[in-house]
Amino acid sequence: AGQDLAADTAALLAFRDAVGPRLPWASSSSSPCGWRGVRCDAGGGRVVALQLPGAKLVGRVPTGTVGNLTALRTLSLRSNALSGGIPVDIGNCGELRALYLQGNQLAGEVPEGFFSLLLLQRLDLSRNRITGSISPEFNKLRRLATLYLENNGLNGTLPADLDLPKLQLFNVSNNDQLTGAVPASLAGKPASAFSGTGLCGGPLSPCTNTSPPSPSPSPSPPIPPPPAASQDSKSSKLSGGAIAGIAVGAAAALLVALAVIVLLCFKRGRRKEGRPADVDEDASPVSVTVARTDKVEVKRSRSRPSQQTTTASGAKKLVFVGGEPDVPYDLDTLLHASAEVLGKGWLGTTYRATLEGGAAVVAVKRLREAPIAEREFRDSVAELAALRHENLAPLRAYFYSRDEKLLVSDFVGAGALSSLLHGGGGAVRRARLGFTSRARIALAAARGVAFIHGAGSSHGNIKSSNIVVNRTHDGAYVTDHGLAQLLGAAVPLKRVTGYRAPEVSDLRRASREADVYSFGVVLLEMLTGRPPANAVPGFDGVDLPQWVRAVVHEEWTAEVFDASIADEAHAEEEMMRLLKLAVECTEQRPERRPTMAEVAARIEHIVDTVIRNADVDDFDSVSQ
Ligand SMILES: Nc1ncnc2c1ncn2[C@@H]1O[C@H](COP(=O)(O)OP(=O)(O)OP(=O)(O)O)[C@@H](O)[C@H]1O
Repeated sequence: AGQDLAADTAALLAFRDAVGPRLPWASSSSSPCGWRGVRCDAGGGRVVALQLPGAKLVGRVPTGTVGNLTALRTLSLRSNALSGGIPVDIGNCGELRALYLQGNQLAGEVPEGFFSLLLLQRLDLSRNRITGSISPEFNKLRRLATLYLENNGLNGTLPADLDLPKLQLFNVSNNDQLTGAVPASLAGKPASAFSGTGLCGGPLSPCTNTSPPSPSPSPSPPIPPPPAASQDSKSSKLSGGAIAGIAVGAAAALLVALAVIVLLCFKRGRRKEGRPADVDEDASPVSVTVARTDKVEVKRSRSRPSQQTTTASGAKKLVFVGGEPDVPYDLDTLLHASAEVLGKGWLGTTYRATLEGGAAVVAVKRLREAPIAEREFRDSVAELAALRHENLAPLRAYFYSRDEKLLVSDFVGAGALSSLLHGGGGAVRRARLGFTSRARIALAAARGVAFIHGAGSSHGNIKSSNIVVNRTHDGAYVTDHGLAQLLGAAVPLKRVTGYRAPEVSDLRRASREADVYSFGVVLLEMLTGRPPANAVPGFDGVDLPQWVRAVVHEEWTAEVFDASIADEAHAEEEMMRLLKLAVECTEQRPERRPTMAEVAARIEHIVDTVIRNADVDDFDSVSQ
């Protein structure tokens, strides 16, 4: 074994000389087992893992380097600047279980030797410049569970008889020269796994030509349209530059009057003048009749915070909870405000409304129809409004009528966490959120939820679209707490997404433990950059807790991180800690999950450490 370790050491040093001149490996030390990124077996006899993500490796990996580390089980060189081909002698590493080379500039074809890696379970070659076709030899890799080949220059057809019995995660998207039919064994994979290719069939549109596709380059069929968003999901049609607005023409007719309020979409910032402004062509007009059967008070309410929801004449009015705002407004002002749709969820639709005269910018949530008595509604809202915390969006007012229920909160922050992570949030663009930002946002949200729990309530609907990130991307506000319980009966359970804890069968009774589970899913989402199942239209999502657990079990944990934080070497240890916490939060058994207070305390510790380490050079400071 001594001889083998010496050979491993020599191979590592040759590797360093070729591509990693900055690697802090001391050639003088007799054993490489303590070197950064190097792990040996228990007896210290052989090198079993080489993990150097984002380690500024540059250039071609020559043969006689990693190819000589014949006891390697894990090799991760992802997120570097490696170029040239995949070393042809990689096939010597017959013990390899996990191979991560994504995010480099590796070119050329997958070498033949690859197909002797019979124990390989995880293979990620995505985001390189790999060419050639996908060989039928892949069928030899019977244990392969992950095969990521997206964003390369692969061409030709997929082998029709491709059949990998263990395959769970697969992606060949954005290889625009791939043509032909999706093999039968992959027909159940999501369409997104094949987008940006010329493939057809399976989850894509059917192939028009049933004859075997010709290997010569042919014009690619158009990219299939993304799956249609369900009616209640956030529609991207409402986003882009299109701005919707609420405007109301209250028209009282005869006697006990019926007031008709029309909500129309119009361009953001465009001031209403006398009548609803012109409808922008790209903003779908929404015309909603509010409170047909209720009289609407359009004069400013002078009532102090009260439980009066009607005026002397019996008309409905806006009720402020916790005191009137500095510049008071009434329902009329609210409904005449220029507004844009922020999103549409299963609890209702939320608008951002800028009140005339700049009195305030508020978020107005039109709740979905739910059979709820006024008294119950009023009492619940008063309870929700009483919860004030710097990490909760403050609820200011409500409107209740039989047909229409509105909740008004201060408009806060720079956009939902979901939009910053995945895009698709209208004016809110996907943002570059580093790990420190993510950890701080998580901390703020955890504190908000812990506060709700401390007050004896639960949130009931924790997800990344209900966490609004502040403008400096280092804090957050939790929104929509308690609404799931308020409206839960009206929502079919199957509509609730991958955030729901397994034991929750009645949304009105979502427990604190269930909140912790949902929060854990949000943490996983922040760390992996992946939305959970059914959470974001256009993304298929995965069962995040299940996926991450499989990953942790197989000891390739570092590979789950979102590409945009994975390179932050100085924070890897803290990322691992946050991941571990997320996994604990998503325990199947509720009693095994930590409390929200503990979650907040542990994230606080992670944030402190990562901030302390951030000052130090991100590469040389990594502790092993
Ligand atoms: N007070 C607020 N300030 C700023 N943005 C807010 C506020 N309240 C909600 N939002 C944002 O408005 C968007 C739409 O919210 P909404 O709650 O209607 O939809 P959702 O969260 O997708 O679904 P659900 O109805 O299940 O909560 C969200 O992205 C949310 O971040």
